[in-house]
Amino acid sequence: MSNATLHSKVAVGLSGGVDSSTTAVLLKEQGFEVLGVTLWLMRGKGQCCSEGMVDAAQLCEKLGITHHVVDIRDTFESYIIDYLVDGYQSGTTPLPCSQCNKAVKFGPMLRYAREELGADRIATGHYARTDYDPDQGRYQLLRALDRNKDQSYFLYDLDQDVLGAVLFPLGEYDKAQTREFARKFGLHVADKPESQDLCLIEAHGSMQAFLDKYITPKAGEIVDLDGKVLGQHEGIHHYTIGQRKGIGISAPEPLYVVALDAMRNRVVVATRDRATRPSCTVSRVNWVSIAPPRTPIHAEVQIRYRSPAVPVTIVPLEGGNRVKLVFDEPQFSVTPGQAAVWYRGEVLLGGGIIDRFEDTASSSAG
Ligand SMILES: Nc1ncnc2c1ncn2[C@@H]1O[C@H](COP(=O)(O)OP(=O)(O)OP(=O)(O)O)[C@@H](O)[C@H]1O
Repeated sequence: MSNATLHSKVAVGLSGGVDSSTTAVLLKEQGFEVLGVTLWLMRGKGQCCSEGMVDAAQLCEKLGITHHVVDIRDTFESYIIDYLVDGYQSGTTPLPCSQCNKAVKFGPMLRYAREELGADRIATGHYARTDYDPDQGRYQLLRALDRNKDQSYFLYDLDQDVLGAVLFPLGEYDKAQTREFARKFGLHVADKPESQDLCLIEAHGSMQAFLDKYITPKAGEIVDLDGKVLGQHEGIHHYTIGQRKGIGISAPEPLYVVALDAMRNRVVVATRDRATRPSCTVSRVNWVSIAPPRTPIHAEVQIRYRSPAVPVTIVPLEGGNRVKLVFDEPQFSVTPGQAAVWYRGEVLLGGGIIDRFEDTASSSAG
């Protein structure tokens, strides 16, 4: 760490968990003037809501730092709740986290840090790393050293302004080391259980329980690729592409959800061999570590948070922020609404939202 960064101000996003608490302690140890900021995201009780705020306040008291709570519930509601409800109703499976990071967490937090706290840096407990590439003149986003905890996938939509201002101290550590630090510093949250990947699930019990509050179930048909009716469903928002369990149809071979047809209120199922896709298009693309290419490039893509990165050719489409992904091998469970994020080695090049897939099995695209 250079002397220039000593004593500079950093606003640390505190959710009350072990990761963000340890982040605050580590930065304080490194000589930063640390300020705690908790974004009040959701109404109700729970770790993501009021309980998290109490844990964060306790930490700030222990560290002798100020704690600032920013009531951002309306922003969360309009960017995330509405986004999810609209997405599920139109037959996609939206990923809320990257949208939340961009529009609800990092953007507003950096603005608040600069304008209200006079801090030019923010930090979070995400497992990811950043770097500056002088050749490209861009900040890069890199995978965390702990590949198992790596959260860069959720951060692909951050812009250069944010990437230049953010610190991810945990990107260099694994989770066991983080807990060890937390214990060493005597943090009461050191052994707090891992939170769910999706905070809404934590708050509502399941995605279905959350959606049922907002979407009136509308029964419809479950069909095969030829349109033959195999059964009934109680609302397409209860299904996601790639799903096998809970379809409720007995067949000689396991059936998977391969498309959600919102127009006809149908769930389309097929056997696994007919559920792979050779390509898809991606919109709202954000190029992170490199400038938007003009010609196709080869990279590795992740089409879900927990899927492996697979080889792909990325073909820029007209208009700048859309691409076509042509997989080296057809992929299973390509899901409109989820993020596709492409990497070269540990460097995250860019990402966007899957909007359509090309169908190997039938002529209807998703
Ligand atoms: N409500 C919030 N207010 C401020 N910062 C937040 C909030 N929620 C999350 N963050 C920041 O984003 C990081 C990653 O959030 P995520 O929801 O993935 O939690 P996590 O990995 O369980 O972290 P933690 O253990 O700190 O809760 C957190 O470590 C924290 O720095």
